[in-house]
Amino acid sequence: MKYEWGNEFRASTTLGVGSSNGLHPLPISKFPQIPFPKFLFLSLLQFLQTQHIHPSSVPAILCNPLQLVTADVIRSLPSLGIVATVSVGSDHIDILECRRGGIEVVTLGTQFAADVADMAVALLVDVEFKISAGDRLARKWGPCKPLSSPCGSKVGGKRVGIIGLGRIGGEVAKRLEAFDCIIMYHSRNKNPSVSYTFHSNVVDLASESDVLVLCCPLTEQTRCIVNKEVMLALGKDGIIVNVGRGALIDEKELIQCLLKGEIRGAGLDVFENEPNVPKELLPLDNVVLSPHAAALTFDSTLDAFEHVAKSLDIFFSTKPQVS
Ligand SMILES: O=CC(=O)O
Repeated sequence: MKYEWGNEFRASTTLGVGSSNGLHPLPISKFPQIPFPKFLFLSLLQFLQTQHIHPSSVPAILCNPLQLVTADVIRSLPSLGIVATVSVGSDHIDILECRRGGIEVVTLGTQFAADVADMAVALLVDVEFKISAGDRLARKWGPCKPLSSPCGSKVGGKRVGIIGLGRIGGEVAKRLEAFDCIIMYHSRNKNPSVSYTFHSNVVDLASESDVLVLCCPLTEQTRCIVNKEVMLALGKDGIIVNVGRGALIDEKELIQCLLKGEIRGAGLDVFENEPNVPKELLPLDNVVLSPHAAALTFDSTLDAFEHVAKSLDIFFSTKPQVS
């Protein structure tokens, strides 16, 4: 089956792969020029309604991390056989319910790891050098407007604690080694193939670190893995960078710690209730905000869609025809 990228595809990231006749994926033509889909914040079931598609004719869901594939959604689609997500994370999908129903779940592999790691480093450099804050100042600068530039801090030599030393965390470590940072990490298990110091306890990691970078998946075990105790252990000179999921941090406590100067700054690509960014963060110059964009480079997005398209091809080519 041929997949091209386009409006229908982006729409179908909400719809999932619906089909006009119940079997074939929507045609997908010319991906990327379109902005994020206008359907994005409709739920899958609402979207099906707006398109007059009967839930029983949906064999596959193609989604992104902002689209919740809950147990209710899964149970409402009796022909569902595969959920493919254009993301590394699968916390938006009820995996147990998929398992129960024998539904295949496809996530991305390494497609976004390098980009997400680049973004983590970019956020750290931005917070330390106050690039975004300086940009806002520079736009108002001029001979009659002497503005004092914000004074930045070095990245080099910082002690960086990485939470989650998987593919993304490993890439972050490699990059920050080149900045002469001292790398430490916390993971479910110690990784015998790296020489970075392992901390089995996140509070200990935070108390030894100048910067915490969150790269782990969101699970029941990692929800709020960075809580108030961890932030206080990181201390008033500490910086937090989050390229994982918003709910890895206790967001309310993060805001309080930033407002009270209990940590020095944050670079955030993800938020607890996307697309809502807490309004308290907006005026803060020591915080750099990014709209869950780490995994949205043009090149990797194409690779990612190729990857899910292949899985869908295999699914549709082996699926028995139903009428
Ligand atoms: O957030 C992005 C991803 O999980 O790939």
